[in-house]
This record gives sequence, C-alpha cells and structure tokens, in this order.
Amino acid sequence: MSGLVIEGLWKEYGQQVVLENIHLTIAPRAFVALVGPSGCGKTTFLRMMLGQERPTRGTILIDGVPLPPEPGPDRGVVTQRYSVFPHLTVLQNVMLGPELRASRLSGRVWGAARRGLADRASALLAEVGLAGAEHKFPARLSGGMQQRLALAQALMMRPRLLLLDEPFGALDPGIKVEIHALMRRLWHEHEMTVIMVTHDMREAFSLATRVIAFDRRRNRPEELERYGASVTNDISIWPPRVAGQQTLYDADIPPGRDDPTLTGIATGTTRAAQGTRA
Ligand SMILES: Nc1ncnc2c1ncn2[C@@H]1O[C@H](COP(=O)(O)OP(=O)(O)OP(=O)(O)O)[C@@H](O)[C@H]1O
Repeated sequence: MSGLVIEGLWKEYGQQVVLENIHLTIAPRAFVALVGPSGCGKTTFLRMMLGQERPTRGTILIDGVPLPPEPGPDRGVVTQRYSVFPHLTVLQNVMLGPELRASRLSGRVWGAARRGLADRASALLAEVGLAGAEHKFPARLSGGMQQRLALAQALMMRPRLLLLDEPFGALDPGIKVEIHALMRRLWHEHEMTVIMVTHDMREAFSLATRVIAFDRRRNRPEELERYGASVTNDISIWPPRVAGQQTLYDADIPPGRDDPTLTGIATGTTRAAQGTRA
C-alpha cells in the first residue's frame, strides 16, 4: 500500500521536453487511470515510477521516502504484451520473481520453501481464473489468459504499487469486461495502489478512483519540443470507490453507453481541476 507525492517532475530527452512540472499527490490504495493523447509521456511517467527512467528534475516520494532509482519488488508492472516469459510454464512464470529474488541471497529455492512458493503461485493462479493451466506454456493461452497470467506474476511479488501500461488494450471487448471485473476484485483484495495508462475512457471510468489526463498546453509545431505535457484534468470518481469496499456501483459500465464526460475528457473540454487530490 503506497502513497505517492510527485513534486516538480520534469522529463527531457535531449532538447525535447516530454513532461513538464508535474505535481501530484496520490493516496494509498488509489486506482489512478492515466489518459492523454499518444506521445504525451504517459509511459515515460510510468517508467519513472518503476525506476526505469530518472526524472530530469523533481522528486518522487513513495510513503514519504524517495523512490529507489531502480526497479524493485515493491513495484510491479504489466504491459500490453511481452510481460510473460514464453519458454516457462504458467506456474514457472509466476514462481520466477520470488525465485530470482531468493537466489540472489541464498541460491535456488529447494524443499519446503519451494513447495510453499508453488502453493502460493497456484493459489494466485486460481484467483485470476487460471487453475488447471499451471503446466501450459503461454503460447497455448488466449490473450486474455496471458494478461491474467501477467497479473498473477506481478502480484506474486506483493507490490505496493502496481503499474499497468495499457494492459488490456489488445483484448476483445467481451474479454475486457471479464478482466475488468477481475482487476477490480484484485484491487479490492490486495493492498496496493494502482496506476494504469489507458486509451479507453470507458475502462478508465469503470475502474479508477481518479482519472488524470496529461496533455500539452502549447501545441504549435514550433513549440512541440520546448514544452512538455502536464496535468490538464484531474477527476475524482463520484460516488467514490473505496478499496476493500465493493459496491453495486462497481459494476461495469454497459457497453455502448454514451457518457458526455468521456468525450469531454478525450477532447479536453471538461473543466480542469488542480492536481493534488486523493
Ligand atoms: N528513451 C527515449 N529516448 C528519447 N525519446 C523518448 C524515449 N522514450 C520516449 N521518448 C519520447 O517521449 C515522448 C513520450 O513518449 P511516451 O511513450 O511516454 O508517450 P505515451 O503518452 O505513452 O504514448 P502512447 O500513448 O502512444 O503510448 C515521445 O515523443 C517519445 O518519442
């Protein structure tokens, strides 16, 4: 479970300013959906939270402590593709993280410790709906099942912060509804804060406690490199969703519903709110 405080965060690549002066306070157990046009820096932001990229300026505090500069087991990640290892079985994929961690300290995991790990991995696989698939290879799983596996793999490390980069972007709409229900349950049941990048507004509004939009305030061609994106919308979902307290309101938005808020965010026409809410 982790609260984040992001202060004066900038990211530049050479002459190109990607993110500009981001200030955010994210409450422990929040589920933040991060939206914005292609190329505005959403993945770059996630990579900084993960420790794969360093900010050019600014600070990121996790539970009041500066974020370690390298990826660690307290932060899990699931991407749209390639989150799982194709040459390992489903069970081996889920056991790999803790095994690698243990092997760095004490050699391979054997005996009772290994059985304990296998039991925990199997329980997690059952939780994500993959009981019975333990000995299959990922290539034999559907796209939805592979993403369930990727979630189990990330959760096995008991992350305080789970970072999702368009994890369900490649899935069919019917499969998405099922995996959204799973994602919602996992968020309720595991003590973690979630930040999810998505292009799907319905997904953002049906899962998140808060939807944050990044965009550039200056978009003329000659300004593209000089100014980065910052927070342009910050919307807390109402009525609030509370981790651990599932309600009827948590049900999925039925496909096809036209909600003016969704199109407003996509086109940047909703009222901008300032960004330090829970
Ligand atoms: N390692 C890098 N070196 C140089 N430029 C980079 C690097 N990583 C990202 N960028 C640039 O930073 C900008 C933001 O990229 P990023 O992938 O974060 O955007 P995004 O909002 O996630 O886009 P999309 O929605 O299309 O995935 C892009 O212009 C990209 O070319």
